[in-house]
Amino acid sequence: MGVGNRFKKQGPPGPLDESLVTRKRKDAPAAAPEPRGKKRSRTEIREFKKATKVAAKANNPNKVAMSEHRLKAAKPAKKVVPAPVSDEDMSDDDDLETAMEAVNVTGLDALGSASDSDGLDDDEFPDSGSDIVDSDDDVRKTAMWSDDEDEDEVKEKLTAANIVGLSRKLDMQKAIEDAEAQAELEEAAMTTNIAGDRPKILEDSEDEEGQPISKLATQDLQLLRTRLNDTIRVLDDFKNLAEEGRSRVEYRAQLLKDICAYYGYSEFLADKLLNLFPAREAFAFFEANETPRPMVIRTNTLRTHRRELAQTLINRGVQLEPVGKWSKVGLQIFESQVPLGATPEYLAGHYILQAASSFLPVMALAPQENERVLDMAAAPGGKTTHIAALMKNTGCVFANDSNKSRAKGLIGNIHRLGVKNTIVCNYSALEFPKAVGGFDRVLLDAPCSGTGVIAKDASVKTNKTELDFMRLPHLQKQLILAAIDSVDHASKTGGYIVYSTCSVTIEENEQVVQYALNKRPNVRLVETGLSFGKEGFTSIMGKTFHPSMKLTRRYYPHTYNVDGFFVAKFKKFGLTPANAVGANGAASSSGKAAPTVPVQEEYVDKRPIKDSDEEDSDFGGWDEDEDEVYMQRAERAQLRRKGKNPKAVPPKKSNPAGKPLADKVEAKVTGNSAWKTEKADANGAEEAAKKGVKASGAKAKKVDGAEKAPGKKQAKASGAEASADAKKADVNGGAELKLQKKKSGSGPRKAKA
Ligand SMILES: C[S@@+](CC[C@H](N)C(=O)[O-])C[C@H]1O[C@@H](n2cnc3c(N)ncnc32)[C@H](O)[C@@H]1O
Repeated sequence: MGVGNRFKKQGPPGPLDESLVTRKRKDAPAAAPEPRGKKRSRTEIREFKKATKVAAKANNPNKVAMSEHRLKAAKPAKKVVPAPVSDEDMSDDDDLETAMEAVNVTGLDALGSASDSDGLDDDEFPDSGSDIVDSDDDVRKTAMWSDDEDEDEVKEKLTAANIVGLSRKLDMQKAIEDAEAQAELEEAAMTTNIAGDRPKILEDSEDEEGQPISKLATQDLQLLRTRLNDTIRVLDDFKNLAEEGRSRVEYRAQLLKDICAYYGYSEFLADKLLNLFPAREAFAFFEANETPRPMVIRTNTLRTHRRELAQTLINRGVQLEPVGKWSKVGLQIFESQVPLGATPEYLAGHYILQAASSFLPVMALAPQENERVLDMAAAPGGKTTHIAALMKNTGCVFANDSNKSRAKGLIGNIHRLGVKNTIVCNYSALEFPKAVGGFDRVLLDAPCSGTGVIAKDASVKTNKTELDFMRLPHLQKQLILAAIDSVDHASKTGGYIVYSTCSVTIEENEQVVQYALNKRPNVRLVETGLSFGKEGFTSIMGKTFHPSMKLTRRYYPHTYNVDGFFVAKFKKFGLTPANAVGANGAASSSGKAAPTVPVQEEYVDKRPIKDSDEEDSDFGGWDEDEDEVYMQRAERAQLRRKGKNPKAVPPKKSNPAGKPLADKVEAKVTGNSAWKTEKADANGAEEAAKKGVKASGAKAKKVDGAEKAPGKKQAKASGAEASADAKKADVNGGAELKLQKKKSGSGPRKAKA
């Protein structure tokens, strides 16, 4: 684990799109190769000295020699773009910084997309209709350069300055890290065995299960690591390296114990994770969990463009580059002189801090403009806001989370990022599609054990028990059926469900997907459309899954330098059979009776698993007395607006005590003037259903996602404003959703759509 690890490259393909850079500079003179005997820059010398010092500290002459050798051998930066900037110019950190400061990202070809049309695409250039972004690109570009400068020339120089400087720095860091790693390996090999010998790993004593255990003190981390290496070497070449009479099982048992001791996992979890990979790969996985993933931000294309954002941040002293060709909105951060969660751009919602792997489920979902999309477990909203951005704030997103306090954070992000097409709900997702259904697409980013994000949360190493791996998959299975049932199979543009977790276990991924395939014959797996990722397992540890499971995608920290993740995409092509497991309210979004298709019955406990922190909070709840005051105030305000004196008009009779408030709080989704406003009254549920708002037995609980504004009873849901005096509902591109207040025991008030 080293400082440099923070700066490791982000996933495939490589972040710098050299082809783009070279293509863009096709008019530039051919670059001369870097001279062989090139004088080392001050930075390089400094880095070399650092490496030498580190090695010397470890009192290891080999390491010093290794570092020197590695540095000599270090090739000129692979990504370095020969540029009209001299070595001298870029030979110092100060110079690099100056260049970074000077850089204008409008000219940073590398920050463009891979598209042929000037590296730009819709993603990067939102509609000119956006209220904040000045989409006149030409105007923007010209404004950035002084009139007397040749724009191309300046672009050229500054582009090169940024890239060369960054690349050089990265390559130096990599060279040093490689040198250290290699020296460490060699040191380890020297300490124990000469390569090729049969290492003595297993001892004769046995543990309570009859497995041989070594007497090696587990506190001796260096020796433990050496033995880990040796055991893996033996397992790789068992025939030649195993001791006589020893079985693979014995070596594996030793490996498991050493992994637990070295990395601090419970034996239960280490065993589960070890089973996923061959021994050497498992070692790489455990090792990768010890280092943080690169910091990544996602450009909010509702507010800005990636190139513009990059330039602003570079000007603030942030070193960054595009996350990779696979994303047009991600920026990987290498170093920052400012806290990225507090820049003016952050506060203005130009970006969100988001792990690269979290882009993937949304990319797989591929929401389209004007669709109705459900994000079933949405808080804190990284994916919801991405969905809204891809939809360019059109259509309607229902962002649901069962955890009230987390849902508040979701509302905060939605507001900050300028999302205006989203309604926040606070249900258990198991209540869908009864609450609302008939969606074009549904994302289920399921609650999970987090075995893919151990680098972020090391407590996962020890706090997950067997019970968790029964409870979580149980919940995930129920949720995935609810997700499928909430989709309109007849959707003209969609009919898709994406299931994702930030876990790598089979129980939470392939087994859940297989369960869905078994219980819902009306869905099949389809390509995720993601350009990288390992195939899901079709068989592992004696379990076999449907061959189409290979269409699902797995992501690991050690393979792509992203958080561990799983993504599966389903297409729904028919109605859910009425007698299918948990098919309550699932039959049809169009109100037609579902054909009876026999499906194997299985008892599914539909009782929601309670979140421990799900105590009643004021999230979206109603307080009738308080409401009454606000309602009256709103009425007075309305009268004043009409030019009437509120005092001259007799006050309306307030609701008799005990009677449920008949007032209808209506949620108006603002920001999309194109939406029709059509009224759906109390009897209009059926009509609303026809319009796409699923109303069958709808018990829409706080579909408003209402947020109480202090001093004003105003329900807001991401640009959706439910105001008591507005008395209008305009939800779902045409269907008006009236939320009728109704008492429901001690729980939050429910509303009927
Ligand atoms: C992996 S997180 C979601 C992250 C979110 N999609 C994002 O990108 O920011 C899982 C979420 O599921 C929520 N959750 C847990 N059980 C749920 C349930 N039964 N219904 C709805 N949400 C649930 C948790 O509160 C948590 O916020």
